[in-house]
Amino acid sequence: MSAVLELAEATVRRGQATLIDRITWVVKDGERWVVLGANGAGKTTLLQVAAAQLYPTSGAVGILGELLGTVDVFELRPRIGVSSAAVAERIPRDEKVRDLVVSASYAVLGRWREEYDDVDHQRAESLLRELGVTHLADRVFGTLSEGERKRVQIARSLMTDPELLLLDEPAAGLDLGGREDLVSTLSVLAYDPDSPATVLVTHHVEEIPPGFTHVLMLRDGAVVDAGPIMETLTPESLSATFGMPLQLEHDDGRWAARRRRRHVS
Ligand SMILES: Nc1ncnc2c1ncn2[C@@H]1O[C@H](COP(=O)(O)OP(=O)(O)OP(=O)(O)O)[C@@H](O)[C@H]1O
Repeated sequence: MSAVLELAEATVRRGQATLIDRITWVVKDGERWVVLGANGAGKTTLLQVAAAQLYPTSGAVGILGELLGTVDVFELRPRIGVSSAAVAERIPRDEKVRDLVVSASYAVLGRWREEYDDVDHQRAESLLRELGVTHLADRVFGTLSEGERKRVQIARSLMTDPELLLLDEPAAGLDLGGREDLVSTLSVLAYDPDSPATVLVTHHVEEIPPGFTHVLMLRDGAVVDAGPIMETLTPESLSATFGMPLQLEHDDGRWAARRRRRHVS
């Protein structure tokens, strides 16, 4: 398996603040990673580095075999699918869902064209179907619910057939049913051997889709633990990540956590 993403002692500083601190991390082809951490732990910063949107202040970052800083990021970025709140904010509210998905490959290049080939349209249709939103194809993005927007965004991020897929809090803002539906869809993607190497950022273990293979746990910009999920995600590592005593359950591929109850004598 070759490395899709490789960080060596990567650090990002802004003034006095250290956003991520000497992170060493390797994501290989076929792996599905969860990045877990509290608010402010550095998850979004890490994802921006992985997306070739942010350069480390020190350390080295390799993405898809290219060393960040020595490669034209405008050639690299179309090979990376990104779904995040920051990307969603840039989507025009009056854009039709079908057009939004089909135009993705040109949008990441900062280009636009009026006509697309049949094969582009067929791919967009098939992704909308895979994400369960075919019925929304003729709606405009601005009128969709939060859950519908998340699905359309993921379809769009897959349109370029990326080699690395980055999902920043895909279930944020969804109700319970919406979260469960999305977790199921992401689980299908995770188990699909044709899916790209994937990194999913979340605050909640309940949002980890079955099929995710690895976890990286962050606290104050530094790695608490990282590795295969079944060995690494434990009550101890989770408690260290969130700075409180937590108990953790794993049942039928899903995770659940809550504060450990105090013993009353
Ligand atoms: N430009 C900046 N200057 C100083 N500090 C910053 C800057 N940008 C981000 N930070 C801080 O860096 C830390 C990490 O931010 P980041 O957005 O990566 O965390 P996060 O884990 O994604 O948080 P959340 O879960 O709340 O989205 C936070 O404490 C944030 O306030």
